[in-house]
Amino acid sequence: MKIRHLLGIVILAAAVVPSVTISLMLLDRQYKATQDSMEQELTRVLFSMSQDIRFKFSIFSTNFKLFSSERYLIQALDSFLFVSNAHNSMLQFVEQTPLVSSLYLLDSELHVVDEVLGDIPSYESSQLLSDAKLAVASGLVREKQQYLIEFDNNNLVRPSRIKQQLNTESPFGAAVLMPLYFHSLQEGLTREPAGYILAVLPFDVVYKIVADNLGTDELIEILHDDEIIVASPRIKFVELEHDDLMVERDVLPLASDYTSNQLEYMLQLHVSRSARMLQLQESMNALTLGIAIAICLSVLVAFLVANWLGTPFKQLSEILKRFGQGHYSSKGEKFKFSEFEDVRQLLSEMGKTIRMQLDSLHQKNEELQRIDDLKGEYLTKVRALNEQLEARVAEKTKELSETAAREGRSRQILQSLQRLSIELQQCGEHADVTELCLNQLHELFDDVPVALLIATSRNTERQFQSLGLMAEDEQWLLAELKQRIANQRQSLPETLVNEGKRFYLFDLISRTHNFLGVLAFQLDEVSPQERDIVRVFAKQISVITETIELTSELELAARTDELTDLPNRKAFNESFERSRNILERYPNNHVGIFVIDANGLKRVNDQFGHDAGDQFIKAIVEVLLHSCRKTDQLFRMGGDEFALLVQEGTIASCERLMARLAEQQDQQLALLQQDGSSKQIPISFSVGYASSEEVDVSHLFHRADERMYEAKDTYYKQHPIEPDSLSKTRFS
Ligand SMILES: Nc1nc2c(ncn2[C@@H]2O[C@H](COP(=O)(O)OP(=O)(O)OP(=O)(O)O)[C@@H](O)[C@H]2O)c(=O)[nH]1
Repeated sequence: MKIRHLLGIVILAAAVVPSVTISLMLLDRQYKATQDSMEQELTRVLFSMSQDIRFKFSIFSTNFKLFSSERYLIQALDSFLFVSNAHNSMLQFVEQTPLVSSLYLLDSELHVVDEVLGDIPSYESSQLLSDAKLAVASGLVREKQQYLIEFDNNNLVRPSRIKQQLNTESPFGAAVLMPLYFHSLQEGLTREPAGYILAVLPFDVVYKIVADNLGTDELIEILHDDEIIVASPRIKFVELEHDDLMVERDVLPLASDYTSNQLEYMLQLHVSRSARMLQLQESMNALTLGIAIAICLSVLVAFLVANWLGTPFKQLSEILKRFGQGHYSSKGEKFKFSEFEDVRQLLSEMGKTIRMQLDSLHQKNEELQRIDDLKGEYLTKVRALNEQLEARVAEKTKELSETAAREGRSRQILQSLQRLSIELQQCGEHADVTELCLNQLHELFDDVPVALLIATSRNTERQFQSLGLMAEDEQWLLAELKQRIANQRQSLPETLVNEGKRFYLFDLISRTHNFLGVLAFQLDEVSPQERDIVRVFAKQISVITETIELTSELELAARTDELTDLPNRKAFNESFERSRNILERYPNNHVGIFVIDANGLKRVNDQFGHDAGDQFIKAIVEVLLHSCRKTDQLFRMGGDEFALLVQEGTIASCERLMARLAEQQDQQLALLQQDGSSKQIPISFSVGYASSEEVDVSHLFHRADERMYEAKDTYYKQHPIEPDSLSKTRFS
């Protein structure tokens, strides 16, 4: 907002607001005062009208009393000769009394004797006569007292002198009845009136008293019991046209000192408010015009003052604007206000200072620009150098990360190999080796499907396991390997392909160049490094497979008799221990032990040589194996002694085996003698057995051994040995 405009508004407000406020207050006060005075004036006017009527009625009443003493009236009642005189008097009274329209001279029966401006037939037939008779009969009409009777009869109030002027045509009127007496001497005594004088007062005439004084905007009504008796003729139209009438009421009693009763009416004055307020409106219009002129003048003055005051502001604003745009010169006309002039001079000083500073800044800026250009050149060089450095760093980083990756991979492989070799040491079975190797390789080569087949010379079952291979690929690979191993044992291809899937094969070869098995990877391609790693693993697996193989062979040899291939005493002890453990857990099971010793081995050795002795031992083994069941285990305990471990060896089953062995005794074995001839010798052996059903298991072998010796004794008793041969046999 501009300060000029603000100044204009302030000045305008300061000039207009008080004047408008004061004017409005004055108008309001004037309006209220006018309304109050109007109401007071109405009250006053109404009161004066009421007073006027009462005063005029009072004059009439006084005159009427005086007139009732007129002797012609009494005389006319007494003699018709005086009627004309009375008539003249009555006519004179009517003419002199404006309120009265007609007069009736009545006899004691209230019948008309004479009348002035009256209408006898109307009177005779009117309610007025009845009301008058009733009043007389009731004693309401008293001597020297006027009695007022209200009536409503159009004929009685017409023709009227005044009516023609008024055009009111009210049928209402008041009749004043006064008794007349013959002699005044009879005053004070009770006597009957000789007649009556009746004056008719039309309300039109009463209205006339006030109508002359009514203003053009004033209307009057006379009411009796809220019924309009007489009213201004215009009142009907006014009521229809205007709804802004002001109404003032006052009671109008019709009575005097000479009346015995009074009639009470209501005088109602109507005034048009708008007509009354017209003046006020005119003054208000004048005032409004005055205010409007004052406002216009105020606006003009405000504009001129604001312009006068605002011009320096505008000039100052322009100087400041130019100052803001960089034009620091503030030369020009001097300001009319000293404060503004001070500001202008201050700005001029500031402009000089700023110009000096700007010049200095400009110089510095040029220097800075030069430095900046140099800096730009250096920066370009530094950036190029930096880029070279970054490239070299990236190259080195890449090399380092590759080396680190390689080292990490090598470390991982080494750790894996180390772990594998440690864990492999603990493996006693090919199955363990296979599983361990597969897991290790699968982990090392990021979940590549891998399979391992171990096919040693002794392992006829062939150990095959895979990890991550699909079932159909696994089946295909196993079948393919089996077939190829069977056909060309040591020359497997490097890869096999099945439905687009490539399998890399790595042979497992022992140190003695025996084929031990195959390691297979499902891979699209194998790098030379990976190939080397796998070969190391394959070597590791080969070594451990070979070790397991050799160990198992050694273990077997330790438990096998070389001559007969039967398990030896060591194997017997282990098997018997196992049987003992089973018996401890299952007491209802039974085991039987047979101890068998060849008869006459020494003699065979002696007679036929050691090889024949071996033959003899093998023949006994054959006989024994032929007699026992597959579940029975035969052991060579040493020399010519054997043990037979019988599972489920109850006494009964042992006896049956014993019988079968007995049947096999003395089969003939042909042995070659030193002279080249052969000789049949009997294959004989002594047997003793014991069953856990009868003997405690700890004494089982001992018991069987005892029985074997018993049987041997029996045998030798039956087959005594020749002395020379005996000496050779028993005591050699
Ligand atoms: N040929 C041969 N002889 C053996 C073998 N083991 C032990 N001998 C010999 O067998 C002979 C066993 O002698 P003995 O214990 O008297 O056997 P025997 O002659 O059958 O007499 P009894 O056992 O008492 O019935 C010994 O001379 C042993 O040297 C072997 O593996 N082969």
